[in-house]
Amino acid sequence: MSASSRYVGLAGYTHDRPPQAAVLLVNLGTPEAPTAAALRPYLAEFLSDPRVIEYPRWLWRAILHGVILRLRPRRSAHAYARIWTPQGSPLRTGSEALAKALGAELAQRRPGPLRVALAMRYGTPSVRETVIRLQQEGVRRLLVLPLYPQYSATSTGSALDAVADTVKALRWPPELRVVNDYHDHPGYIAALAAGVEAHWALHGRGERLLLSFHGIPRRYVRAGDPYYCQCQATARLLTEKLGLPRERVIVAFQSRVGRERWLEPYTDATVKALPAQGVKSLDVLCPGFAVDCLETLEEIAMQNREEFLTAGGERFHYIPALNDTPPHVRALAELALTHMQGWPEAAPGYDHAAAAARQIEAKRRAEAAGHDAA
Ligand SMILES: C=CC1=C(C)c2cc3[nH]c(cc4nc(cc5[nH]c(cc1n2)c(C)c5CCC(=O)O)C(CCC(=O)O)=C4C)c(C)c3C=C
Ligand SMILES: [Fe+2]
Ligand SMILES: [Fe+2]
Repeated sequence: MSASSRYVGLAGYTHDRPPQAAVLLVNLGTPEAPTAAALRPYLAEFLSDPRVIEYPRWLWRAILHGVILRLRPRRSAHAYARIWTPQGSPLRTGSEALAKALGAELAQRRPGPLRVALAMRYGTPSVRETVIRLQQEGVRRLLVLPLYPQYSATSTGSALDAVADTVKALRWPPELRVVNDYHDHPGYIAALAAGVEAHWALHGRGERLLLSFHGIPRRYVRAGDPYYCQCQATARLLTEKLGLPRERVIVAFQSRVGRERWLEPYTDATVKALPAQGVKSLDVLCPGFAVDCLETLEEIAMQNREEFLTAGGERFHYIPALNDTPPHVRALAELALTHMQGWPEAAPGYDHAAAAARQIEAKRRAEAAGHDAA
């Protein structure tokens, strides 16, 4: 049987594999190396995404290729070089560790039929290659879980675009479900609180807790993006969970790119202004980043730290992202299982061996009847 050129499909595979469900974690993606040569294709893909940059296409193409891709790769490569490890980019290794830990957690709760895969929105492994591989391995039900607790069209929306584009190319797409956001999930809030409390137990408390979220242009929020509200809700729930008075907690937005107004207050300006207001000791948490990356390790823990100390601050502590810590893994497992309710593979007590045996029997009968794989 020859494959169609238009749609991706695999003849006969449903007979050969026991049915499976999978959780597809999607993170942003990261360059292959901390070099300008590796940054250029990464930034070109990222910044050509119409979900990320909502400008007229012709105008943006001119700015992107005329200015940004000439200057930014070298600057960004320098920043990446400061956080790169022998194993590679922290975003990649952290996301892989999280996927592995979630796989182990789900395997313990539902032995057999649940798998976890990781894809990147930009760069590799792409959403497309990962979904096709899962399908080839027998996955018929797919839960898409973008690693962005707060929904934004620029992050979550774009990850869903990549899934939709992939599904469009499949002859027989898997059954799909999607986690839109988990900004108020009790397990996520509890995991954040546990991380802060563990940090305090080791290092003591700062005078303020700064919650820094990745920024987006204000224009997008005005147009209906719920991101700002979800960040504020996460901050409020975390503040309550920690039992902190509101005045102790500051919400700010980091990583602005370009000249237009983004969500305010800006993290860097806030950090620089605090010492003059009498705040000399600061804890910073970035609740919107599931794993540590350039934006937390370099921008916050290096750049903003230096800025705070230069401005007269005395103690600056960055509290790590949730990464593959057990409370985070448990929260994501609960989130995933809630979203997979009704799928037989996710039901407690599902008998994977029996399902596989049924599959083999179906294949035997199909072959005996002479209608296997046409
Ligand atoms: C220019 C527009 C950008 C928007 C809008 C934006 C939103 C956004 N980003 C994240 C998460 C991450 N962004 C990261 C890096 C990064 N972000 C932008 C630009 C926008 N992001 C750029 C150009 C870069 C690359 C680095 C640089 O050149 O500065 C990362 C880290 C990636 C890594 O490799 O470590 C993450 C994570 C979210 C959640 C978001 C909207 C809510
Ligand atoms: Fe970003
Ligand atoms: Fe940045």
